[in-house]
Amino acid sequence: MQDFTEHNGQLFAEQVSLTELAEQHGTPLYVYSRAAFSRHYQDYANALGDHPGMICYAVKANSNIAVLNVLAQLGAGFDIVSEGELERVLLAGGDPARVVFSGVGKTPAEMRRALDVGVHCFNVESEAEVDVLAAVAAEMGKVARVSLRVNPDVDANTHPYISTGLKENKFGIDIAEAPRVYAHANQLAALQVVGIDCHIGSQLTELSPFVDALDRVLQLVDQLAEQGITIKHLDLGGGLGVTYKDEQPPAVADYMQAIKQRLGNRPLSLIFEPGRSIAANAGVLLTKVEYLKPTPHKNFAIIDAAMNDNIRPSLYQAWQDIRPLQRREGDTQSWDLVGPVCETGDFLGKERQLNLQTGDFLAVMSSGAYGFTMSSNYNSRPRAAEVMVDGDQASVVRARESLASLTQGEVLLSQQLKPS
Ligand SMILES: Cc1ncc(COP(=O)(O)O)c(C=O)c1O
Ligand SMILES: N[C@@H](CCCC[NH3+])C(=O)O
Repeated sequence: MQDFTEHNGQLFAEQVSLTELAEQHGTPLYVYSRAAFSRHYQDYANALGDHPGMICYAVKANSNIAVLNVLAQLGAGFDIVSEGELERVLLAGGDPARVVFSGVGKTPAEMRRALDVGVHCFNVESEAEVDVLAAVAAEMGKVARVSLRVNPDVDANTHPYISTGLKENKFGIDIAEAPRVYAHANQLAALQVVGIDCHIGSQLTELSPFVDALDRVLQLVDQLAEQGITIKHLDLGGGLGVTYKDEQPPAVADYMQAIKQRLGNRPLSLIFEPGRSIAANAGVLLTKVEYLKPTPHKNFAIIDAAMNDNIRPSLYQAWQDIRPLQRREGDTQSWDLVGPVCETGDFLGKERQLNLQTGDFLAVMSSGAYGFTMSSNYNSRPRAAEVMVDGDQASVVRARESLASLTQGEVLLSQQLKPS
């Protein structure tokens, strides 16, 4: 977390005081570090080195256009799961030829747009999708490059909601079925089989599930070769974990090294789809203490950020560090940090030792991934603003939503029902 550091008891994003940002732009406020995004991407690019392949940042982790633009300028590719994400990548100056299109439910309209702009590859997740994509491509007179996303039935040892590579998960094609589906895809003129895709889950903190999955994928590569189908690339998905508290995920270089080593002499290029490991520790969420509410059972600090701003604690019992922007001397107490939303599950942290006063600013650390992108307007709350810091400069990269924008497009039905 070297980009969000404390000097004289004050928290900074690079060289900018977070208290000043909170005062200037209001809270809740997402703050990103350009240096952190760049360094985390560069770690992957350097680890891949001159091995042929691409680092396709998973847009779902943080899809702010300025963030995508920083990565596009560094030469990143992108992993998208919707037409909306594709449009963001294009607006950010991303190269469509470096885009892979994942997701279990691509619509024909989304396929058409992706074929129009010329994405690198579709990661196809079911046999039914193989046929729909072939029909769409044929209708357009195009050939779609495809990988099949295989489900290797490997336990990623992560939270059940973010585990994706088990038989009971909706993702991918059972690896035992894959040879048959590949044979089918391979004889369709509108498809060109180019790769195998595999993503087993998110926030993995061990190498072994990645390696186990890769071993199964490599067996499939060899089996397909016997069937006369040549695989050019492996897309090994994302999933490398980060440190939120005391987790010790493998370093990117070690992870990549372990993978390269297992390829043997197979001439396979490599695609990776990291999201969290690039974005999480490149952002924080700033919030203000609105009310202190000590009770005989618990002390509640009611803050102005809520589950609609960051749903991870409510949804996955995720733990993110919460730190004061300005440290104060004196005794700490245990506080539950809860938002204003009318849900018991609306909390950002529980039982945190802090010395708090009303009006204090706090930072929810490690909020750069799956923070803003999973935020909502629940309780008709406008979504937070986003700011990007670059050295001693800070720019608003998304304005706070206005109350007016929350009702735009809605229709007052009673007017239509009025008797004339
Ligand atoms: C297909 C796919 N690729 C990439 C990612 C990014 O994963 P992570 O943010 O864990 O790196 C995900 C999310 O888990 C995903 O579903
Ligand atoms: N949203 C999840 C990760 C989901 C990964 C998407 N496949 C999280 O915050 O941990």
